Amino acid sequence: METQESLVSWKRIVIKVGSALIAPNQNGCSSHYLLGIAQFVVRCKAMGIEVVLVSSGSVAAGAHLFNAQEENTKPSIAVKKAMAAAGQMEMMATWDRLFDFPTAQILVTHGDLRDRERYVSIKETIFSLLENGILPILNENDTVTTDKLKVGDNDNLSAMVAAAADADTLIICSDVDGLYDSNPHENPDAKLIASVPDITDEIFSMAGGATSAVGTGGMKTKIQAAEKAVAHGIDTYVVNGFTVQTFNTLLNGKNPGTHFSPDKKPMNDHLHWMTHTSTAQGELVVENDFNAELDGDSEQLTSSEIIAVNGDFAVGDTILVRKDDGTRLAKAKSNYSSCLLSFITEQDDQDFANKFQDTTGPIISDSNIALLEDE
Ligand SMILES: Nc1ncnc2c1ncn2[C@@H]1O[C@H](COP(=O)(O)OP(=O)(O)O)[C@@H](O)[C@H]1O
Ligand SMILES: N[C@@H](CCC(=O)OP(=O)(O)O)C(=O)O
Repeated sequence: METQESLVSWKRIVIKVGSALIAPNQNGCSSHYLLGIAQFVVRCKAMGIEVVLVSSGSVAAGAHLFNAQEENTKPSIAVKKAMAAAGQMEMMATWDRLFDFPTAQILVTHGDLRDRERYVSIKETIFSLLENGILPILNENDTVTTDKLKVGDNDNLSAMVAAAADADTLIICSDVDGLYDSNPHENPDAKLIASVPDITDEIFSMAGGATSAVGTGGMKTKIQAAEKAVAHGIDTYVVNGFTVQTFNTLLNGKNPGTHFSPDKKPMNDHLHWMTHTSTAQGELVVENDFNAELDGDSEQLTSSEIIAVNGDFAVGDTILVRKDDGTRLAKAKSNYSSCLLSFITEQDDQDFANKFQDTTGPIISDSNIALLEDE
């Protein structure tokens, strides 16, 4: 492919496409809006920019295959999963037809992303596809998810993917021009917010849920996604995917919607994963006057300082370290199972507990801790 001159400095971008763009008429997957997005992908690639797609819409694309009764009433979870399974095929076939280079499907759950080994495997697959000129297209694996396993919305998923792919830019294509100071579908006087330098509570308070028949999460999950992405140093845009003008503006180096500025001091990949992708499987509760330095000295944490071990976690799981009063101190990888930690913290003989720890090693390690003191 001939390389074209670029007005943007992007090296690798993630484009998230919302359900309303995939199945605008709720009559199967339509290429109507996807064509403009595909042309944008092609132009980016021609400029030497690597692209990863996160495509919603499997449920919306598959809904028409179910009988009218299912379509008009709120479908059960089992039927929604079946819609996703069928719609995913239609959606991927549509995307694939729009490109003259190969595409690849990656279906993930939060259960995959929060497991470090599987996360690294997903990351390696994305890089390998990009190196070979293949377009990775991701979605949540809706058919196998449960409440415990799912991310639940593709905005947050796209931010996790952008971090995994080490992207510099995340573009969330939706059915509105960007973030407004209130939902524009409910308030005709709502004003577009062009730039968000900091994601504050006030910004969150502007965002409501989805109002369309097919969207999940609305603007709320887009702000959550932006919060995750900017913490990784990723420029984030929420834009209107209905119009090709959006993509021309972006390629001219301008902002057609809402731009969220990346943090000036982004987290490194591992800390970001622990803070924004991994979920704590349990917690260690320490005294309120606990004042040991967890930063750089976390390996000194002893069982005598732990007053409770909550939850059921295994060696290698992420845990939350918090004070008794609820103050969240850190997320960390536990080198002990909850069972073993409970056993040593319950020992009256402190010498035994200390000796045990001397032989078994630190409870948490400096290389696997993310401090939460700024939250
Ligand atoms: N402050 C806001 N600004 C813009 N849109 C908002 C706001 N609050 C709620 N929304 C809703 O968020 C919707 C976009 O999210 P969603 O329906 O989940 O779409 P998508 O499928 O693109 O993820 C808008 O159509 C709108 O109804
Ligand atoms: N994984 C779901 C999409 C969930 C979702 O977040 O939808 P959307 O709000 O349209 O981005 C699907 O493929 O239908």
